Amino acid sequence: QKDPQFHDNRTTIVHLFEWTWPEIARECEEFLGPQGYGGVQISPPNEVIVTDNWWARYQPVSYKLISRSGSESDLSDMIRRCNQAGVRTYVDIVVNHMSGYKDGDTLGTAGSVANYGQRSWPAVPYGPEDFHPTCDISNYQDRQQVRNCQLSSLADLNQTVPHVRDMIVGYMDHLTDLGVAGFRIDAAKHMWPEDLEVIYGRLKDLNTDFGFPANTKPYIYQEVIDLGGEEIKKSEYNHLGAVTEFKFSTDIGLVFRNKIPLKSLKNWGPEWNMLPSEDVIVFLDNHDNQRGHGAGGADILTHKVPSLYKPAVAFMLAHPYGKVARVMSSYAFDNSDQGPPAHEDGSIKAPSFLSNQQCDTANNGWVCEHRWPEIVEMVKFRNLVNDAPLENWWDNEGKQVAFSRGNKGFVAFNLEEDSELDVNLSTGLAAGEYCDVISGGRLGNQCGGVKVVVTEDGSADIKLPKGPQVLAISSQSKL
Ligand SMILES: O=C(/C=C/c1ccc(O)c(O)c1)N[C@@H](Cc1ccc(O)cc1)C(=O)NCCCOc1c(-c2ccc(O)c(O)c2)oc2cc(O)cc(O)c2c1=O
Ligand SMILES: [Ca+2]
Repeated sequence: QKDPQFHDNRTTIVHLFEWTWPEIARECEEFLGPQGYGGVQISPPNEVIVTDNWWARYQPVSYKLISRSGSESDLSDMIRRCNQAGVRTYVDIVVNHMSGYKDGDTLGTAGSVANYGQRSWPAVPYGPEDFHPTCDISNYQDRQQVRNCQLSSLADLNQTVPHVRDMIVGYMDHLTDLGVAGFRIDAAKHMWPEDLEVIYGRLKDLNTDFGFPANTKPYIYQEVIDLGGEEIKKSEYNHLGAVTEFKFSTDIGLVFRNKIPLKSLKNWGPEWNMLPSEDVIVFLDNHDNQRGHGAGGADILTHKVPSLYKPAVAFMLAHPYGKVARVMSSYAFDNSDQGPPAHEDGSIKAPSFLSNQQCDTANNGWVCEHRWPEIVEMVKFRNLVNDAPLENWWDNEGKQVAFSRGNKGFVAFNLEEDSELDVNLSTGLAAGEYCDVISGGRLGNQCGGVKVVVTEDGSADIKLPKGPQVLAISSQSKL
C-alpha cells in the first residue's frame, strides 16, 4: 500500500546507501530522529555474493540476514533503536533474481554456497524449477523478455511458482517481525504485476510492538524505471503500491541545469507525465543513476555538483508533488563500480564527523548529503508545510521563481547566473521578521543569515544574489 506510516508529521526518507547497521542506529539516535527525518532506506540486508563492488548487494545468495552491513541481531537492534528515535526502516528487497553467471560455486556473505550453472541456491532453498528458462534481456520493447529473461545475467526467479512466492513472502514477513515499516521492491519492472499482487496480498501486517496501528500493511514502493518510450509502463504498478518516479529525477536535472526554463515548473506534477502525487516517491538521484547506470544519464544531479544539487533538493522538498520524498546519502566514488569506504580487511568504514556536524568526506569517503544544512533545513520545511497548498506562484518569465505553501512557508529560486533577484512578492505569511533557513536560519532572536521583513499585507522585498541561489522562510523561522 502507499502510506509510509511515518511517525507524527514526518515526510522524508534518507537512503543510507551501504551504511552498516550499528552506524545507522547511531545516526537515527544522534541525527535523523532529532532532525525530523521520517525513515531510512537500508541496503539489501540478505546474504549476497562476496565481492567489493556496490552491485554485489544485488546478487542474492539467500535470504539469511547476514551481509557486509552486519548480522541479524545488528539489524534487529538498529530497527528497534531507529523506531525509538521516530525513524522508520524501509528495506531494499531484491527478489527478481538470484546471483549471476559464474563458473563453479558462488560463496555468500553468510558462508552459504550456490551454483549458478546448476541453478542451485540451497540456503533458500531454490532449485532449477524455480527459475525461468535461460535467456538474457536484450530488447526492452519485449515485455515477455523484460520479465522472464535475465537482467545482467542474473538468474531470473519465476514468481509464478508457489514455492518462490512462499520464500519471498517468508523473507519479507521475517523483516516485518523485526519491525520494518515497508519495502523498496528492486527491479519491479522485471516482475509480473499479477505475481507481485499475490505476493503483496499475502504479507502480514506491521508489527504493533513498534507502534504501528493494528491491521496496517507495509509501505511498498516499486522501482520501475520508465521515462516513457518503453513497452512496460509505471502505470502497470501504481495500483499495487507506490512507484519510484524516475521522470522527476531526470526532468529536475534538466531544469536545474538550465536546459528547460525554470518557469516551466509552474505546472510541475502529473502534467509532466508523472504519476499522481499520492502514488509516488520522488528523489533527485539514487544509488544507480548517480553512477550513470539505470536511467537518466548525464543530466542527473548528484552531490558532485553541490551548487545545483542544493537548490534542486530544496525545490523537491518545498514543492507539494510527491507523497514521499527520498534524500540520497552517498559515498564519494571515482569509478562507477566502486564499493563503500572499507578497511584493509574489507569491513565497511564508519563515517567520521567534523566539528560542524558534516561528514569528513575528504578523509573517509562518506558524503552525508542528508547532513548538509540546506538539505536538513528543507526536510524540516517539508514536515512543517506538509499538506499546505502551493499558492502565490511568481516567475520572471525566465529563471527566477517563487511560491508559498499556505500561510506556513515561502521559497524563492534564482537560477539567473548574471542577474540578481530583487522584487516585492506575496509570501502568504503573517507580518513579521523571518530568517532565511538556507543562509543561516534563526539563532535565538537573531538571524544567522538573511532576514526578510513581511509587511501587513503579506508582501516582502525578496533579494537573492546571482544564481544558483535559494531562499526559504517559514512560520518556524519567524523571529
Ligand atoms: O550496474 C549494475 C547494477 C545496476 C543496478 C543495481 C541495482 C538496482 O536497483 C538498479 O536499479 C540497478 N550492473 C552492472 C554490472 C553487472 C551487475 C551484475 C551482473 O550480474 C552483471 C553486471 C551492469 O552492467 N548492468 C547492466 C545494465 C542493467 O542495469 C541493471 C538494472 C537496470 C538498469 C536499467 C533499467 O531500466 C532496469 O530496468 C534495470 O537493474 C538491476 C537491478 C539489480 O538488482 C541488479 C542489477 O545488476 C541490475 C542491473 O544490472
Ligand atoms: Ca524477472
